[in-house]
Amino acid sequence: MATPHCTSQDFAYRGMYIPKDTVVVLNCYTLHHNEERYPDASVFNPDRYLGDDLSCVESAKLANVMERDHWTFGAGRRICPGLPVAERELWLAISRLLWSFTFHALPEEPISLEEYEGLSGRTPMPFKLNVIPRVGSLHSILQNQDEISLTF
Ligand code: HEM
Repeated sequence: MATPHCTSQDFAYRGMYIPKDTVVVLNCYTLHHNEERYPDASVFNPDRYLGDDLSCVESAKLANVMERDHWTFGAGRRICPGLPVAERELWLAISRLLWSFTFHALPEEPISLEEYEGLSGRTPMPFKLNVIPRVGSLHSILQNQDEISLTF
């Protein structure tokens, strides 16, 4: 779920009357489990974004909101203003982790995406991973890493 908001006046939306002081929440869970947009929505499948060349920031500006990549950062005029920073930070962190390590589930403790914790922002339940450096000299490579140059 996105962050709850409160209506400041009475209004009607698609024939539904919504009085002042009603709590309204963008239901990201339902949007992200719409099988028409995300077939096998519960399956972790990054390949579903192959061919989508827009950044998350660009996608959030699409006139047709149903063409957006996802709604993790909310929608409308209260959309997360930290989106451009968060998108870059996530890219840096995840790409560096994947460059540095391989990640393996433990056979005796399979990862479950069925259960989550948290209220508005939800995360999978804690799980264990076997994380293996891709090269033996990884520690010294990371220690000597210069500034990273970014092109967006
Ligand atoms: C993965 C990282 C992040 C996620 C998933 C995220 C998600 C969200 C969501 C869902 C909202 C509510 C949007 C809505 O109500 O429609 C929000 C609001 C907000 N976020 Fe983020 N956010 C992230 C990172 C950041 C960062 C890095 C900053 C600041 C540098 C930031 C600052 C804010 C602020 C100030 C709001 C309130 C905006 C308002 O109510 O007008 N967020 N964020």
